[in-house]
Amino acid sequence: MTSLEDLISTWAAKFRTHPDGSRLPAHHAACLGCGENNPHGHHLRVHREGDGVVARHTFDERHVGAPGIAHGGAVAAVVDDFYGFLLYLTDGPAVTRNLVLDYLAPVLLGVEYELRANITRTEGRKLFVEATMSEVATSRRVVCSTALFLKVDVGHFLQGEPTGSFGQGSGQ
Ligand SMILES: CCCCCCCCCCCCCCCC(=O)SCCNC(=O)CCNC(=O)[C@H](O)C(C)(C)COP(=O)(O)OP(=O)(O)OC[C@H]1O[C@@H](n2cnc3c(N)ncnc32)[C@H](O)[C@@H]1OP(=O)(O)O
Repeated sequence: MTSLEDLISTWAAKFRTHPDGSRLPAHHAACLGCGENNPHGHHLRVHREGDGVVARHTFDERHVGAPGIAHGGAVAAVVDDFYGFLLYLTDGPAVTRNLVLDYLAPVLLGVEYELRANITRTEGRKLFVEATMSEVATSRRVVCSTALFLKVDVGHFLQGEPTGSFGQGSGQ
């Protein structure tokens, strides 16, 4: 298993210039939102678009709340992780301090949605961000969100103990 220290150095290398249109790297291979090796994960694939990020995503039976409808917590997990890709357009890591979602309409299983997010302003350590999720076929907006991320130093990530499949794979 890769050590946490190795992972942190891998993460640090991801904070580089990412050309407009390029796919952004996963946070790590086991990440619930974007890790390729997490069987329970959402496997988000996120691209830079200008000063923002964009992704397409379809929820499935693993994320069911009411029949045929995605669980609100699963939707929040995707939005939260999606915001985590905006960090690659900044100079270093930050974590979610505050996350607000307006569920405008049910998010349906098996339906493709487009997510978009951008940074609205920065104040010292604070990154204020916003996101939307809309049905691809109809452009109908189903979620809008704001969040506050706070920049942290590497020590923040040394508070946890890596377990299980954490660290397997590159997460690139
Ligand atoms: C090189 C290594 C690379 C590693 C690269 C890793 C990649 C990274 C990706 C990981 C994957 C991403 C996935 C998605 C993102 C997650 O899911 S992150 C996980 C969920 N979030 C967490 O676990 C964070 C838990 N919370 C904490 O650890 C601490 O609260 C924090 C966030 C570190 C902040 O602690 P703190 O520094 O003590 O904060 P505090 O002094 O209370 O507040 C700081 C400022 O914010 C203000 N503030 C606080 N709350 C609010 C609010 N709600 N509204 C307005 N202002 C507020 C305060 O008033 C204060 O303002 P100032 O007085 O400074 O002006």
